Amino acid sequence: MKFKKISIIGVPMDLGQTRRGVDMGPSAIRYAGIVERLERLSYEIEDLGDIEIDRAERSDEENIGNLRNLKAVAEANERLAAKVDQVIQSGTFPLVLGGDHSIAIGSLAGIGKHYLNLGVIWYDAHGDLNTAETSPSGNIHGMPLAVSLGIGDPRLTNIANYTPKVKPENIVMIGARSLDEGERKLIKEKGIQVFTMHEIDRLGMAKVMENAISYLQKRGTDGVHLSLDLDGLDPHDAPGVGTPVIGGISYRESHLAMEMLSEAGMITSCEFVEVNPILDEKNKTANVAVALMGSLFGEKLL
Ligand SMILES: NC(=[NH2+])NCCC[C@H](N)C(=O)O
Ligand SMILES: [Mn+2]
Ligand SMILES: [Mn+2]
Repeated sequence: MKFKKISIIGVPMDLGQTRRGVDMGPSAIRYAGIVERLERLSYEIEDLGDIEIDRAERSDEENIGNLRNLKAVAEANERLAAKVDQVIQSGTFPLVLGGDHSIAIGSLAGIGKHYLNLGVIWYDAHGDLNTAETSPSGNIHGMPLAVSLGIGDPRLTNIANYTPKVKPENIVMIGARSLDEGERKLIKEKGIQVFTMHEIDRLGMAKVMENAISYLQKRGTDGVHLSLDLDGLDPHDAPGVGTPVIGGISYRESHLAMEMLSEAGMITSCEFVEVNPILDEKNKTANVAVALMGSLFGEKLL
């Protein structure tokens, strides 16, 4: 890792979906010891606290078309984008803690303008490639990857005043096993590189990560953002998530993935999202998130 300093940004966002409690994700991850864990790896850690979420906006009038809480989600993401932008400008590594996955809109908006050819690894059971038209739920946490490609409502795609934030050919999805019809269509149309659970079963995680890493290297990326949704893991290992899908990536496979990304030295920003302490078992999912961050930032077994 070329960074010496990591800046932590909490985003207590729960308006991108309907399960209560995911707003407590940043607290749960801090309580699980993220600062101490990374300090042990001799990084300088700066905790910037939490982005403000406008709770008063939570009302039915805020559901614009099929976009739940659009205004509050857009505003919080503008604030997050500005904060992430600042962190990158100061030369430190942005580590964003969610909150539901709608916050990836703001993270990528803050990151995208700093790279000519940004790569994105989307570690998730889902595609998060819906639009208001294709979404079965109206939940914006199912849309951030589409939004970052410039597809969707302009109030979301134009956050930080530019679009798109990332090119489809620079995205690698890992762990997908629950894709909606419109998402499948978009993946094919845009030629997005996806390693579904089928490829993970068939090739093993080591080979999948080798392929994912060399794919992004061949694309000539000058930075890679890791967007890790804890529901990418199997619910047995990460039960504290709002939209669990059985048959996921194991704890061990996830560690291997993080270790391989660490060795590749390619990750330049990341977010860990969808930790919901209310749905969790004794903070297990937050602890898993912190353990994975340990591996991502260079912890070794020996
Ligand atoms: N970030 C997430 N957990 N997304 C789940 C999305 C589920 C479903 N595809 C939807 O659009 O509602
Ligand atoms: Mn998901
Ligand atoms: Mn997601």
